[in-house]
Amino acid sequence: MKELVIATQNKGKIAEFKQILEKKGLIVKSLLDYPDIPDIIEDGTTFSENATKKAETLAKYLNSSVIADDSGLVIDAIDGRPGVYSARYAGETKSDSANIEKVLRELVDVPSEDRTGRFVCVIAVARPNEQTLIFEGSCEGTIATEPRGSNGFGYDPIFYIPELEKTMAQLTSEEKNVRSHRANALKNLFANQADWS
Ligand SMILES: O=c1nc[nH]c2c1ncn2[C@H]1C[C@H](O)[C@@H](COP(=O)(O)OP(=O)(O)OP(=O)(O)O)O1
Ligand SMILES: [Mg+2]
Repeated sequence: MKELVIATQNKGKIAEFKQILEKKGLIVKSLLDYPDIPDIIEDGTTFSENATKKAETLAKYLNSSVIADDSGLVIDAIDGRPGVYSARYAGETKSDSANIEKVLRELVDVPSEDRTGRFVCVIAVARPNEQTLIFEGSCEGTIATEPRGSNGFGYDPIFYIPELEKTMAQLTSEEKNVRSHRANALKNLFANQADWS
């Protein structure tokens, strides 16, 4: 079985990468398996810059192929915020509940027809001495007025999928993994990287 290291410490992402990639015969490791690696500062202004930095930093450290995911919630009514600042939107503690509360406060007067947005995921594939490859996926939805559901992680409880009449946090992991921005970015990766499909 081929091992794949993902440059993430996010347990929600790790679970989803494992659910999807282990079906492809890959053993998934993450930064949680390499505790002595210093934190990678995400100072980019785009998801692609941050994903590239995370992947290239770890690929250099391990001298092996690495992927990274930089992702977030992009809300139209507040100029695309939180975007690349999704993780720390409400502060350095990276609290999902505080991030959700801050978004809901900002949207308090926004009517339902204007609460459109999307999750975006950019996956970077870094291999030593090779060009880093970028694959993007997104998932359209609207922002609920209150959190619902306890599955998933991050902003899932307020990300509403109209055609399912559920938030992302009300979906099973199987239902999420066929439509999420992360699943769509991986689909683009597999479509372009024959040796991983
Ligand atoms: O499927 C998702 N469902 C809900 N929320 C999500 C999802 N995907 C990303 N998000 C949110 C969580 C976090 O607030 C931010 C990611 O920030 P991001 O820097 O990419 O990840 P992170 O700092 O948690 O871990 P790491 O950088 O080690 O991958 O966007
Ligand atoms: Mg991060």
